[in-house]
Amino acid sequence: MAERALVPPSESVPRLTRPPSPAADVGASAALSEKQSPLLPSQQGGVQPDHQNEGNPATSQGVMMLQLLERVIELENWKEGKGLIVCGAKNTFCSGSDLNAVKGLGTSQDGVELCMFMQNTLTRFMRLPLISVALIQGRAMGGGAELTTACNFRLMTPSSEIRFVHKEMGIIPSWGGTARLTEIIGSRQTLKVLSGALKLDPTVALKIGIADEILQSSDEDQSLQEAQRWLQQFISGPPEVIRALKTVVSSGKELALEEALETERDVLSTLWGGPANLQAIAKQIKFNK
Ligand SMILES: CCCC(=O)SCCNC(=O)CCNC(=O)[C@H](O)C(C)(C)COP(=O)(O)OP(=O)(O)OC[C@H]1O[C@@H](n2cnc3c(N)ncnc32)[C@H](O)[C@@H]1OP(=O)(O)O
Repeated sequence: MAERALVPPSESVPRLTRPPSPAADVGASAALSEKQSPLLPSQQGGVQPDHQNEGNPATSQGVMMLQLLERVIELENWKEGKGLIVCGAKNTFCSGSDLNAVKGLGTSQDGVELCMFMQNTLTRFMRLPLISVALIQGRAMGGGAELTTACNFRLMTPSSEIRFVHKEMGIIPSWGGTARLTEIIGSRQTLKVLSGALKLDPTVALKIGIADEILQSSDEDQSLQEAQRWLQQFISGPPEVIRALKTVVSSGKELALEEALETERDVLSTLWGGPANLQAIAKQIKFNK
């Protein structure tokens, strides 16, 4: 029982393996795109359900989840990308699972299938070689709160709130959210946040370390601009370098030390003596400016 609880079924989440040939991943990097690609999985309008499914909440939720997976696959194929911002619509980041759809998914098997699908999608998202930011405007509830933890960073507006409401629903965060939150804020804080179903306003969220920054504005457009400026400081530079950094940080987090070190060597070999490296050496950059 303990082992089953701690070790997810192997088919649910792909294992992170060392990239066989990292060079192939940065092939199209000359485009130097600094574009951020918003992903909009909000329950309240970010990803619109297919019109054929209107009136059937369970099917509409399934369509939205498939759309989320499709966006992740698009991002996996975005070879010159460096960063992205995930935001919602209509001033709600994401209010989680569709409560109407959940009524039609009442068996334990339904819950596990949903959980495996979302664990898989969000793990693939988390492993993208892109620096990701969750821009939390308004509320991030339930599965929406879990989604924020799949991003590298979380920015909140003054009026936003994160809440893992799962306990109140008689469940636990199981879209990978418990594992990721523990990694972000540690097990003691995670236990408090989940068992208290705490409302995390920006001040509390910053204090416990789930939020990285509180933005100035709660306005939808202005806070997006602030988030873009915030992200820019981490993604300026050649895509192959930024993507390589994200790749080695992911492997450092997920792999055993030997494998992580091997990944660092492999990834370095794609950069050392490459254009960005040679250019920097030629310029004789000084870092004490
Ligand atoms: C399996 C993973 C775990 C989960 O994700 S379980 C779901 C957890 N999420 C929730 O419990 C959120 C429940 N919703 C709320 O607390 C509030 O609606 C929320 C998000 C704070 C927004 O509050 P307000 O700004 O006052 O807006 P409101 O309540 O009037 O909502 C606007 C319309 O949206 C609907 N809505 C919001 N969240 C929903 C949801 N998760 N599933 C289904 N419908 C949802 C809400 O019913 C309302 O619809 P309508 O306009 O009355 O037709």
